[in-house]
Amino acid sequence: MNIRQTKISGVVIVESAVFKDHRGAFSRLYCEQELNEVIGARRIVQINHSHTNSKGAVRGMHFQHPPYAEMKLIRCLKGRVWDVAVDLRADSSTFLQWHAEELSAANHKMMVIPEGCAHGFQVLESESELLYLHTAFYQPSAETGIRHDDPRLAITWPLPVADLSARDQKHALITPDFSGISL
Ligand SMILES: Cc1cn([C@H]2C[C@H](O)[C@@H](COP(=O)(O)OP(=O)(O)O[C@H]3O[C@H](C)C(=O)[C@H](O)[C@H]3O)O2)c(=O)[nH]c1=O
Repeated sequence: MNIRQTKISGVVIVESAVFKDHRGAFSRLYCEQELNEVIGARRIVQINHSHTNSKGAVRGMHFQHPPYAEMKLIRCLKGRVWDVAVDLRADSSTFLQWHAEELSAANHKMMVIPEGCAHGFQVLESESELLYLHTAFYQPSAETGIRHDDPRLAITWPLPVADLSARDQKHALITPDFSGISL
């Protein structure tokens, strides 16, 4: 598994070797040993799966506040998505910056999003499916979100945005005095 850094510390792209033959393809999705430099002493405690129907749909931008802050490892199992991480860490040199990566069933890439970053994605092909590996349990009281279209972030979305949940439509805009998340 090849680990590629991004401009945001802790946001990395894991590229897995894909073994293809006449039957199809095989690739490793997760390996505690190969990802030790990324995962450290964290444990995967919850694995989620989403299926999104419509091209252009956006889910996010979500994160959990400490002490339930989590690392997420995101892999596309079907279709293609524009996966986005936003740095909300108070002490980060890339505070409020974002990184996006195209994840697809075909490219086998996984995006790792560390604690203190928000996560969201846009579906680039209908009927896309994502797998999420989490290092903290879902804690509704600690989970919140920021707007996918917050002008302070200016996230680029490849397609016209569609199909937002009622909750994702109502996230608050980042205020000028927002100093970030302290982990
Ligand atoms: C995360 C989670 C959610 N839920 C329930 C809560 C809602 O009733 C329902 C859907 O949750 P939500 O609308 O928050 O799901 P998405 O908007 O698809 O959020 C997902 O996509 C964005 C991009 C993410 O980063 C989140 O981690 C991921 O949950 O599942 C659970 O029961 N357990 C869970 O672990």
